[in-house]
Amino acid sequence: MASHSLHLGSGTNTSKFTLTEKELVLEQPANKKWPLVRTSLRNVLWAGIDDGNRLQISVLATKKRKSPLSLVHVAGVVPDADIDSAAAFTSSVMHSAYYGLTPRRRLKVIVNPKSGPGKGAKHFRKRVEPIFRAARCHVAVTFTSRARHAQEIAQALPLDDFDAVVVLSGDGSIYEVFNGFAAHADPARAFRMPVTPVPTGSGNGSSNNLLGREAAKDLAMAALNAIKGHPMSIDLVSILQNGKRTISFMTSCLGVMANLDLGTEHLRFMGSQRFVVGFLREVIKHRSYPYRVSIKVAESDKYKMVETLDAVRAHAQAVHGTAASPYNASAAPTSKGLPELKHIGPGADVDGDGWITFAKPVMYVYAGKGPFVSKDLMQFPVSHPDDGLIDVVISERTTRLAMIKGMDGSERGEQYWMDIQHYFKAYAYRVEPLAPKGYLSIDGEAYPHETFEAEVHQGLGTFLSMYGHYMNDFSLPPDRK
Ligand SMILES: Nc1ncnc2c1ncn2[C@@H]1O[C@H](COP(=O)(O)OP(=O)(O)OP(=O)(O)O)[C@@H](O)[C@H]1O
Repeated sequence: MASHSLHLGSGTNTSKFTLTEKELVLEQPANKKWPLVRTSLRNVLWAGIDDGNRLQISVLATKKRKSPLSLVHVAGVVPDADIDSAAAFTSSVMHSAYYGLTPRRRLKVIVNPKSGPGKGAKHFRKRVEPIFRAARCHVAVTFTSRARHAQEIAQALPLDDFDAVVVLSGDGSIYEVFNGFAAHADPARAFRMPVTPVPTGSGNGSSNNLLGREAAKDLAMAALNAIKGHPMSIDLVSILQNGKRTISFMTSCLGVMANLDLGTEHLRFMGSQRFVVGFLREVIKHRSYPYRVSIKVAESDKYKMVETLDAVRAHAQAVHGTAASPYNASAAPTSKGLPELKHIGPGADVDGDGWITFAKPVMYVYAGKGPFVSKDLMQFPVSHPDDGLIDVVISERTTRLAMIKGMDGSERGEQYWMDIQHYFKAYAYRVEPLAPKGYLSIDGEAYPHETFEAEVHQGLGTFLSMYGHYMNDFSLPPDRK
């Protein structure tokens, strides 16, 4: 029987626990630090009775609305007379807190101790692991000891043993995990294993996309997503270069934006500030870069892309975590191996129907899935997780002053409206560098600065999300609403 309140003790020190439709309220007058906790059911990690009579409740909660989530434990011996009511109450709490989810997830945790400012291991031990333990998750952790280690782990991952892969890193290690899945004995099934980032790198674009810019500052929110997020299908992108096929989940860039990523590796200790320093260096150099870019275009009207944003998200949110979600609707994968390439590869005709070509010196070419590429740059404000399209931006050269001004508001995606930014939604694209020197960065990895092709695979990969869509605010300018 559902039970919605529990009183333990007597007199002024009576502890009262109340379960409402949306919240768990813990009133403990004797608890000096947390006499009153009111937290959303999403933040409830565990409630139960251990050893026959020990009440255990663990939640994440804040004292002030904007402060980071703290881990709060309630523990105490339940008198014999109250054990049945305590058991009924905790079971109601667990039922409500994990509605549509399975508690005690089995998590494969990969920690890159070298990512960003190098605090991944410390953050795991101090902030993340205690939350997983409080939620009674089964945690199998590996600290990566070298580049490509995350890829090896993903490639050999026993898929039946885990419910999700948690990656404490920046975006580079997530790239490795998806490429490990591509090389797995059963890639189609491997790609349905949910991956979820905990941001300890420099850019952390994927965490910003899944949690939102503010929430991504709080490692507890990322840990909570690993426990409470539902699988969300995401598009992955095949990159073909010199006959080699790799998988990208996030961005490809050339020109200024590649220089400020790959050209600032030595400034890793600065965290995300390294990208600002890199950008200022590019402003001083003020160069343009020649490419031939061919795009199989699905949409090129910036206003239309923004107009559909809210409706697409509302639908995604409504079906997220239900049988109708794209993740469940596609059911178990039927084909083994990677999807066939339809638009690129030998015999592809980039001058054919639906393709456009752009060939002149530009400031940068940037293609990506997910709005944020770092916390300070919302490069693709109208990106959707699984629309089957990649957003491609070609930015023409502009004055130094306009480059600096373009930085202002970039965390809100305001550069999107600049006339020099040509924005496309694409099924596939191809870039041919017309000058030998330069950088090509794919998900932050250095690739040869040579011709490559890219094609999107709708819903191939899986993230965990508590929302069903990316978490960025973006809308039409006031004069067009
Ligand atoms: N123990 C290690 N020693 C050296 N390099 C490692 C180790 N473990 C992982 N790596 C490499 O570190 C690289 C960068 O990691 P990651 O992307 O996680 O951090 P980041 O580059 O700081 O963040 P972001 O991608 O968000 O900018 C990865 O490509 C991975 O191969």
